[in-house]
Amino acid sequence: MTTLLKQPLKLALIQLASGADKATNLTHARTKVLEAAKAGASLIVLPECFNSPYGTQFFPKYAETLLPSPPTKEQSPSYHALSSLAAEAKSYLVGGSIPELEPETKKYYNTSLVFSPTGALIGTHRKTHLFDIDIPGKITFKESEVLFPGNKVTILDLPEYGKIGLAICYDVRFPELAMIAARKGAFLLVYPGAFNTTTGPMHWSLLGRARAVDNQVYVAMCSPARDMSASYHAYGHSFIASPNAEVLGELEEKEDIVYADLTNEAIDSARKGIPVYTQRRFDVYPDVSEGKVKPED
Ligand SMILES: NC(=O)CCC(=O)C(=O)O
Repeated sequence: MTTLLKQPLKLALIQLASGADKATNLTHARTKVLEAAKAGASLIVLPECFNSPYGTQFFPKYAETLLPSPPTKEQSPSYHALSSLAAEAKSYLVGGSIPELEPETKKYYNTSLVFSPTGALIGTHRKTHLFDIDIPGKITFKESEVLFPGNKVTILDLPEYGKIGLAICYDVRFPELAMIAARKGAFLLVYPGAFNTTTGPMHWSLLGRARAVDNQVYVAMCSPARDMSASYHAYGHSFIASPNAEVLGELEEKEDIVYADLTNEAIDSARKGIPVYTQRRFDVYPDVSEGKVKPED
């Protein structure tokens, strides 16, 4: 039996309703994270740009400085709020993402911060694939007008549980990141995301379930709640997929929390039933996880 997940884990995804006021968003996130912790979640996930509106026009205004680490409270109120909150909740906390300003290069990134149950920063991921799309008459979006991409595959170790892969939203369209994390032993792939009402119905569930079935691991897709008064209409529909790509729980558009109990048995049983893990033909094609990848922090 492969042990990827050392003990059962309750996962919570918070489909947060955020507005324009960062301080209010942080206070509101605290309420919802504590609610999830009270319900027994030991890994809690917030959505992409959880404390600001999502849009290129907003990134510079809401950006925080994270380096050198740890930042001061003035440099990054979100870093300190998330760290205290993880400690208060006594849970691992994937702090969705925030716009980051790198002070030396003056470059902006879309960055996720992950904290341990003691409030220690255990990892960061800068969105690796920027959301640049153009579907005429529907949606044109160009993150690269403002943001720079991150340059690494992010795999984090939660010592009591095992490894998770972390990426952000549009990153889910690139199966290599998921494959590398899974082949390096992740039991779960986490994607804070903010799909929209055009691409959400087409691909949100399909992509999350595809990453699950490709890799026979759990997948978590965590969106903001939909706000029709905002300039960007998030799809919502946060969900958790099993290693067999079944949807274990899915939300609608409004603010809510979805939970699932993750077990190693579910991964093991998916892999025993359909043993693609032992049937791959690395004599025919290369194993991308053995290629040249930048290591985790
Ligand atoms: N925030 C994002 O990266 C959005 C990605 C998205 O909507 C997509 O279709 O991909």
